[in-house]
Amino acid sequence: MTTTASATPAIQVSDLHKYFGDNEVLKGIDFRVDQGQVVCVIGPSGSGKSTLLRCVNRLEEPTSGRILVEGIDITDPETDLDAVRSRIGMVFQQFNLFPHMDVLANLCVAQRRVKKRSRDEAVQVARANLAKVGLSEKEKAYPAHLSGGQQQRVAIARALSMDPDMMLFDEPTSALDPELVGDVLSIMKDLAAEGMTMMVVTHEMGFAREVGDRLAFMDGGVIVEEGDPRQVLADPQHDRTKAFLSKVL
Ligand SMILES: Nc1ncnc2c1ncn2[C@@H]1O[C@H](COP(=O)(O)OP(=O)(O)OP(=O)(O)O)[C@@H](O)[C@H]1O
Repeated sequence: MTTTASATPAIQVSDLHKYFGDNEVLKGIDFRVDQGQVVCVIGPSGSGKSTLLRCVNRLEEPTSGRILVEGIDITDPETDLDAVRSRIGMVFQQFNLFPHMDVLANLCVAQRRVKKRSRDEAVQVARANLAKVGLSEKEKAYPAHLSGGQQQRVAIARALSMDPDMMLFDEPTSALDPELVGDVLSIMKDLAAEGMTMMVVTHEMGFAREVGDRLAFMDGGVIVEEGDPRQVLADPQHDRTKAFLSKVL
């Protein structure tokens, strides 16, 4: 976690609109994540949080607006999206591990295909990242034999094995039993302490308060309020933020 802003933001979103059919899900979003920052996004179900995050690595195509990732315009059709995506690690609510591969293979496959690493090199990187998430002894296990918390830790290790410049987390603990949430959050906290740039869609207000550099509250496809997480959570300025927080805190 750092408060130092770099000249080129990691992520810069300007006037972003996204429609699904007639449904305008993002209504002119301006949003920024500086290098080394942890920015948390909270808000009610259906407010557009996941869609915003998914637009940032172009899992969704914006309808209009501009998104720069490390200064590169990913809304420009000329941009090599794969090259930009390879700098972004993504962690989903449902882990998205390959069920027919063991843990080590899960961590190696994209390294081999995208990074063109040799098998030995990929295994070495995978093992270092498995150690980081405390799962070295599980390299031969299949996802179905791991707890949800362990699967999510493997998913984080897999993303880290691609040496990303930044990590996007889409409700990474929402599918976990409560007793497993802390393990995943503590790994995310360690990553933040190492200076990883992170955008985190979450319902974990404690994490946002403790680890976040900024907090954005979304409702109805707009960012209603944004600021220091401790300040927003303790003293929200907008009625919609107050109403939401009164239900979840
Ligand atoms: N692929 C899609 N096709 C059509 N509508 C979609 C699609 N993805 C999302 N939506 C709609 O967009 C709106 C915003 O969804 P989104 O998942 O971004 O919200 P969210 O704030 O992340 O909600 P949650 O906290 O429940 O995940 C919802 O009305 C949802 O139904």
